[in-house]
Amino acid sequence: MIVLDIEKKLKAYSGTEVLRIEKQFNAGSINLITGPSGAGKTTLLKMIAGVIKPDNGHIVVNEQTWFNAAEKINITPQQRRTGFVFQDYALFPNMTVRQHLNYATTNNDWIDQLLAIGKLNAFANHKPNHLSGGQQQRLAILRALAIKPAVLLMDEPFSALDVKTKTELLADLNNVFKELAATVLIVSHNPQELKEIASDELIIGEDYILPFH
Ligand SMILES: Nc1ncnc2c1ncn2[C@@H]1O[C@H](COP(=O)(O)OP(=O)(O)OP(=O)(O)O)[C@@H](O)[C@H]1O
Repeated sequence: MIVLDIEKKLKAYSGTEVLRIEKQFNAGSINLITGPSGAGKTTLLKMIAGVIKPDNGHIVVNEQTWFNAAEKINITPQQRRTGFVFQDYALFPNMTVRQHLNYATTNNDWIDQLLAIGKLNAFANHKPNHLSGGQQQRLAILRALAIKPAVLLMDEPFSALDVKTKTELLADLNNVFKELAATVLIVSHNPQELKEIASDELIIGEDYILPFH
């Protein structure tokens, strides 16, 4: 289970605002994160991953405190071991598809399983600049899964995929998520596509943004 009770000052277009989120996600659940552009969806994922520090509150994951402002606890991103799919993929230009996965795991059977899910077997020795946008995005997803994370954070992970590819991939991913018993948070501007697999939704709307005094 992920227990969030956090506050973060955001430097927004209209001045400084405070993002305040109090929410729990069940262990092993798949959850949608929605809300308008600039609401703080990416910032929320990064606070859970440990790359952005909240100003106040706490984050507790599977009964382990990852962050507690009052107790000055803030464990590192490496200790949190979340899987993260970045909006811009953040691939390594000099690594092939297989090297990306090999960097995260030495389990070759798992790598082959992932390549099959992402339909990237034939591209295992290609570097990112020889992949299409959709293939790059699938690689970003596979890399995040390679460490078999307990918490998977995905920022607009299907934006470059056509409907057929997305539907097939989602069915496979749903099985992998269950197999790993991962708690999954997916930011999406197109929540309809995930309605069938998601069990909960956090809408970061006006209720979550407070004026800063
Ligand atoms: N490290 C940070 N500290 C404070 N504010 C930040 C930080 N990073 C981003 N912001 C600000 O927080 C606001 C929310 O940004 P964020 O990227 O989280 O929005 P989003 O909901 O993911 O938007 P989009 O749907 O467009 O991707 C923006 O105004 C941004 O400038």
